[in-house]
Amino acid sequence: MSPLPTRAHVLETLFQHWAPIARSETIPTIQALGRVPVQDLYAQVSIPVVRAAAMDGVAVASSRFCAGIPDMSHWKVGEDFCRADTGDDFDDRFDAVIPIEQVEFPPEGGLRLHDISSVQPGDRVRPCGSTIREGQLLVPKHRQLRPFDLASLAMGGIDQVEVFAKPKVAFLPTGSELIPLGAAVKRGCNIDSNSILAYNLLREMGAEPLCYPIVPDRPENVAAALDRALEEADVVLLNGGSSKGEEDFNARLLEERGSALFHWVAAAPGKPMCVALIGNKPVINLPGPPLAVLYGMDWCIRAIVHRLLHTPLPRRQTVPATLTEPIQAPSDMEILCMMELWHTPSGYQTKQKPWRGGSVADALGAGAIFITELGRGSYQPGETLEVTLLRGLEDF
Ligand SMILES: Nc1nc2c(c(=O)[nH]1)N[C@H]1C(S)=C(S)[C@@H](COP(=O)(O)OP(=O)(O)OC[C@H]3O[C@@H](n4cnc5c(N)ncnc54)[C@H](O)[C@@H]3O)O[C@H]1N2
Ligand code: MOO
Repeated sequence: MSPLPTRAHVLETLFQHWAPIARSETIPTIQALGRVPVQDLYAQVSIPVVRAAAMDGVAVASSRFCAGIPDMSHWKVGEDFCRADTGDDFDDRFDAVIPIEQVEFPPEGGLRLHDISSVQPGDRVRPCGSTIREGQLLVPKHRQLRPFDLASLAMGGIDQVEVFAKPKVAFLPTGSELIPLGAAVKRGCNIDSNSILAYNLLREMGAEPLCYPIVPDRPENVAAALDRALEEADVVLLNGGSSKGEEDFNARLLEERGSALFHWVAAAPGKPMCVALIGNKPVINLPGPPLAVLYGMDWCIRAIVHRLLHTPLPRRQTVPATLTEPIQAPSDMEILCMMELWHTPSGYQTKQKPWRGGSVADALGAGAIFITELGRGSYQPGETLEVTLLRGLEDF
């Protein structure tokens, strides 16, 4: 039997066959946190427009200080000087600011200065465009917007930004055994927790999740739900029914509707995954088990969403950790291992949470993951593994 396609090969092939059509929208700058601009963004204004005081003080004409500090006992506010505080614009007759700490206002009138020997043009004055200059590049395109970027856009007078629309990703839970969260759990039922997982992972990725009601395992119901999702979404995730059971016809449905590029991949949990294109939309049949959804969302759907958003895949923090118990995995698969991680005086230690036969809920609580290398089935205690954190380091 020929080896199953790897995650890298699946993505490479999908990206060769799929021509992503990214939609864009224009939104108020204040709401653009985390969004991705379509174009480079340049300042539309200069600030200060002319100039501004750089300190609280009095603005004066430096020309009157050419021969040193003049007699200022008769100086009048508004004529010979004016008050100008940090950030203030001031009259064009003046071109320098003297800090208020060095100025006295004697009761008999005029000004007296101390601890100052000269006043030069531009002293303590911020020139035009020193806060922001018209035409200055503020944020390059395709860079996710942070609060700081939004402030710099606002400073540059940009009140609307064209960003890539959040990719709409439909999630269709299929399975007659499924019940929605909140319904009474009876024998043979399983709670549709994958919708909760997918909804929140998609939001974290910057996508707009469209969660559909549970579809019973009947081909005509699944086909109808798929048609609707294809109309409404950019990417469709059909969950469950991917393997060899009586009701596992979802992969076949994808083959009938479009071109299925792959069914079965060298990545588990979730190896019966089916990756298809229907009318240039990626449609993925994610296997039903929750850890298969977690893994498939992580390596495949995240890559698709970032392709639509024109952003690189975020890199997660990793730490080296010493393995304390063996990992036994098939060598022809990239296995997602849910890891326990803890800190000791000699460094981080790690062990795999049981993956077949263990509690799924316990696995979902893992603080880190490790993906086995193709061609390497087992890992021995004492080996150092680079594990990827699913929580902040402060939690370990
Ligand atoms: N005879 C064989 N059996 C299985 C094989 C195989 O090769 N031969 N493959 C196994 C592998 S590997 C996987 S992975 C699963 C794939 O299962 P399906 O995609 O067909 O999924 P279902 O049968 O619909 O469900 C499996 C399991 O997951 C639960 N599930 C489904 N949807 C949800 C949801 N939305 N929320 C929570 N849990 C969900 C479902 O209730 C089942 O317990 O097949 C193996 N079997
Ligand atoms: O891919 Mo399945 O989860 O290997 O059991």
